Formats: sequence, structure tokens, C-alpha cells
Amino acid sequence: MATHFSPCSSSSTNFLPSSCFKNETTVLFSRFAVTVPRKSSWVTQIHSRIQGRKHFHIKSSNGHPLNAVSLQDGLDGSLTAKEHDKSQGKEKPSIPISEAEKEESTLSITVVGASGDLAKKKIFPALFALFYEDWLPENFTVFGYARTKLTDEELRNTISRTLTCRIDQRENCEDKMDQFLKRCFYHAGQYDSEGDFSELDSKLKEKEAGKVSNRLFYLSIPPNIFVDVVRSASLRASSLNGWTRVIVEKPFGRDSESSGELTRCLKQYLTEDQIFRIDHYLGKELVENLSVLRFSNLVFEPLWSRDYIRNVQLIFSEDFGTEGRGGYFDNYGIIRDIMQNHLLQILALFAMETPVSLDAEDVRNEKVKVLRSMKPLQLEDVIVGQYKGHSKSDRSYPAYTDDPTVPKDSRTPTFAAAALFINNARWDGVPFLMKAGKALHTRRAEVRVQFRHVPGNLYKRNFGTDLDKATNELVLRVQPDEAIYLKINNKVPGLGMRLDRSDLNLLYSARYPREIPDAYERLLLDAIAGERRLFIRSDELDAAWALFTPVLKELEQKKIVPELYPHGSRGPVGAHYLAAKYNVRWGDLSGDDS
Ligand SMILES: NC(=O)C1=CN([C@@H]2O[C@H](COP(=O)(O)OP(=O)(O)OC[C@H]3O[C@@H](n4cnc5c(N)ncnc54)[C@H](OP(=O)(O)O)[C@@H]3O)[C@@H](O)[C@H]2O)C=CC1
Ligand SMILES: O=C1O[C@H](COP(=O)(O)O)[C@@H](O)[C@H](O)[C@H]1O
Repeated sequence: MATHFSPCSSSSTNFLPSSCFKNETTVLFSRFAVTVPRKSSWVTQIHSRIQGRKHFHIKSSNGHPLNAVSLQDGLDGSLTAKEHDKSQGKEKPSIPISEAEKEESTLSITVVGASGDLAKKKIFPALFALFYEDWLPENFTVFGYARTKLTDEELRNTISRTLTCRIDQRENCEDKMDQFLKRCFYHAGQYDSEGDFSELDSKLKEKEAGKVSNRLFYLSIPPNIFVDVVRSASLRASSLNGWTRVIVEKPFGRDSESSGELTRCLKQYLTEDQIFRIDHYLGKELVENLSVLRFSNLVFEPLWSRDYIRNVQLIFSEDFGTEGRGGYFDNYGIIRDIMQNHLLQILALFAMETPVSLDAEDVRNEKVKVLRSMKPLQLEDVIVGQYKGHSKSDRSYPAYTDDPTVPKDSRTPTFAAAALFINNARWDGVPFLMKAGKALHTRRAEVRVQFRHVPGNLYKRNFGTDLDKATNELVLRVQPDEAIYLKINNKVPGLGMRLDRSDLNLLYSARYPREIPDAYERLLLDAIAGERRLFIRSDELDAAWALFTPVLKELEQKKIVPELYPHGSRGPVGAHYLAAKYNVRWGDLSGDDS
């Protein structure tokens, strides 16, 4: 077959490297192709599942044993009683591992961009937490890779400062840290150098000592070098006899075109099954619990539709500004940074139909269906804001444009509110309101479900005329202080008939007094296990961008000026007008919850 090379062109946003070339016939994991000729993705998938099942014995987030396929180790789908018990949420790897199996495979995790903020803050600590709790396989090594020159010891020193043990599990903490750090190594190299990745490959091989090697690359780097790294890593450092997977951090493009281009470029070197697009909100405990709450409780699912739900609110706020990330942020803004991914993913989980099973493809199919049923966001349904400087009790808080990496005349929104609609039978006419902002008065992420009025409510006069106060509201507080609570109307004890608002409150810290794992732990574990359910499939990504790209372009073309709001305030008043247009009040500002 003829081989065509065509430029995988660099987008106007400088999102992709100009050196992205397309070889339509063979490039896909060419080193892998030495032993496994190019095959259709399902063959690759089965191959990787078999490899994974044979060599790993970790359980993933859907409770399935390793590799997160519906097939269980015994191939007949049956679990032993003990395994079943463990899969129901009890901790620790569940499947007995023979000594021979323990010996024969290795896992190498390479953190590309190891000198960066995310690697230090989240990835190494998450890997340590997994190690501490015995979730990692016996034979594993962690490699840091970046351009900064560091020795193994220097990397260990740097990351040791960010490792912590769980508050409730401090036993042998220091020992465990030492053991973990001994498994950490560093290789300095350029991101586009095949030679440097060959050297990494040699080092990995040395550690793998001839065993079956499974390799995970975590791209914790700016997006303009994703493709360079994937090319070099896939050509020079992919596994010859096990699986190779790549975790890609957001942003996945900045609009439909650049995202499509990125996917196309990545797929020259990787199959879709090898790409794990991370949205860390999907790894958060309460987000994971959303489906459990809905699909395992009869009291909720029957109410989950336009018949009973008046509106749904997805709220994200941070009480700090861009602080050091202004350079990145100014090219994206809050809609791309938070709404198009984190909040939209929660919305999709919230609104999807019941999946056939918990298998990744079944869940992701349902999410895609919801996203495709949505109307693209309209300009009249968005308001944007930007924080300005503010002084309070002798302290001054900077404006967004005070950040030296942000242009003084930047119109990038640091706050946005939006109303979205799902055009399907379940959700027709129900506003899904999103609100996201930086430098606000509080840090929180939550989902609020406001129910309709009780028809002909017998007790309405006990509330006076404000019927809004008498509706039920279900709140899933994702962070901080994880909780699920339901606002109900209740009789105040006493001889009279007075009603008030009370909460049925499931506060996690009271009910589950143990530290909740960080989202990155769950996601890393799933990537190792080959479980894709909590990662974004390319068609999901396309559908997500299709909803936001037109309005993002319009905001830019029309040079819409964001409404200024003081740093540390509750955001621009425009958000209230937008909600009022749909007869909604923001639940987080309603008095008892603000
Ligand atoms: N930090 C965070 O909280 C979050 C980050 N992300 C995403 O994760 C990824 C990593 O984030 P973060 O760690 O903050 O990023 P950094 O800016 O810290 O970059 C990571 C590393 O990449 C290298 N690097 C930085 N800029 C360039 C450049 N222009 N060209 C080549 N190499 C460069 C540097 O390593 P060296 O110079 O040693 O090669 C740096 O240490 C990004 O895609 C980001 O969007 C997502 C969610 C949150
Ligand atoms: O992806 C991002 O998320 C963080 C917020 O994450 P959280 O887990 O701390 O809530 C946000 O600060 C950042 O701007 C964004 O890129």
C-alpha cells in the first residue's frame, strides 16, 4: 500500500507542532508492530486485555478485576465469593497472584514533564499513595522525564517534599516513602528527540530485566508538545511485549478544529484504546458516586426527569485567582478550563440514560448520546466576567490583568455562567445552569438539583407566598467537605403548625471517617488497569467541543467585554439575570447555603 505523508498542520493557536506528519499506513506503534502487525482496534484491544489480565492483578474503579474488562480472570465472568466481596468496595487487590505471575511482568510509569507543577503536586503523590496502599504491582518503576537536568537523587529529593501519608494511616510511612523513592528514577531529554527516548527505553529495559513490560506514559506537559512526545515515545520507547498506554492531560485543543487535529495527530501513533484523556473531575469521589446514587436508589431515579426536576445547577468556584498559571489560562479562559470539560462531564453523567452495564463503552456511549442531544450554547445564554483588584481590611487582592503573564487588555473570562438544554424526552425544557469562576468568595464544586413545587401543596400558607422556598433541593457537594444533602420541608416540633427547611444530610467526614483518595489516584489506577470508563473517548470530546465552539468563537469575534467583579466577591450580577431569565435562583446564593 502506498504511504502518504501529509502535514498535520499546525493550528492558528499554535496548539500542535508544525512537525506533525501523517503516515497513513504504518506508523501506529511501529515498534509494537514488530511483534504484532497493525491490526484493527478491537484486535489490539483484545490483545491488550489478554496481556493485561495475564500480568496484572489490580482492581479498577468499577470493581472489576484487572484490565477492567467484563471478562473476569476465569474468563467465564464469575467471581469467587471472596473476590466479589472485595469488588464491592473493600480495599486492596483482590485476586490471588501466583509467585510466577508476580515475577513475570513489570510496570513502568514515565511522568513526562516531571519537573512541572502538576507532576509534583498531584502525580507523584498519587503514585505514592497507591504504593502505600499496595495497589501497585510488585515490579514497578517510576521514571521522571523532562528537559531540566536532574539526577535520580535530585528528583527523589524534590518529590519527597510533596509526598504525604494519609492522615488516618501513618504506619511505616517513612519506610514506605523510602521504598517508593528507591523505585523512582529520572532521565533528562528533549520532548521531540527520538534519541533521548531511545536512551529512556534502554533505562526502562534495564529495570524491566527481560520481563514482560507494560508501560504507562503520563503527559504532564503543555499541549503544544503532546504530539512530539507521543511520536518519540511510541517510536522509541513503547513496549515490545506488553501494553503501552498514554495519559494525556487537558487541554485537548481549544475548539473543535484544534481538538480534532490533536486527536488525528495522536492517532498516527496510538490507537484510541491507548489514549487515556484525563478529566480529573471524573476521579472525584462524589462524581463517581453520582451514578451510584441515581441508579442504585429507587427514590431518585423515578424523579430524574423534566416531570419533577425544575433545573439543575453545576457550580464551580475558587477563592484564588490564576496565580502563576495566567500564561496558560489567558489562552483558554474559564469556559474551556472548567465548563467544557469538568462541568460538562458531570452534566453528562447526571443526565445520561441507564447504561447497559458499567463497562467503559456502555457508559461512554450513554454520555455521548446526551451530549449529542444538547443544543449548542447560544451567546444570549452566556455571561462572562473577569476579576478586578480589590482591597479589604488592609489587604489588597490583584486583578486578573495584574498577573505579569497576562496582557493588560485581556478580555479572557475568569468567570462564566451559562444555560444549556438537552433536547430529549427526559430533559426537554429543563435548564442546566453552569457557573464557574476564579477569585470568588469561596472554593466549592457542587451539583444542585431543584425540584418542582408540590402541586396544590396543602401547607403552602405555612411558608407565606414564596413558593420557591418550599421546593426540595438535592445537593451533591463535590468539594470541599464532601456531602450529599436533601432539603426538605419539615414540621417544627411543637403544638402549632409551623414548617421549616431542614437537611437530610450525609456528610462524608461524619459517615466515613477516613481520608478520601485524591482523584488522580483513582485515575492512575484505572489507567494501569486498562479501565477506560473514567477517561474521555474521542467522540465524547468532539461532542463536547461542538457545544461550546460556536459561542467561544462568537465571544472572540464580537470582542465581548467581560463584566468586572471584585476579587473575592460572589461574581458578576449578570449571572443572576441569566438565571432569572429561566426563573431560577442560584442555590449557592440562597441564604442558608451561601
Ligand atoms: N498544574 C495544574 O494544576 C493542572 C495542570 N493541568 C495540565 O497538566 C499539564 C501540565 O501542567 P503543569 O505541570 O502545570 O505545567 P508546567 O507549565 O509546569 O509544565 C510542565 C513541564 O513541561 C515543561 N515545559 C513547560 N513549558 C514548556 C514549553 N513551552 N516547551 C517545552 N516544555 C515545556 C517544563 O519542564 P522542563 O523545562 O524541565 O522540560 C515543565 O516543568 C498541562 O497540560 C496542564 O494544562 C491540568 C489540570 C491542572
Ligand atoms: O483543571 C483544572 O482544575 C483546577 C481545579 O481542580 P480542583 O481539583 O482543585 O478543583 C483549576 O484550578 C484549574 O484552573 C483547571 O485547569
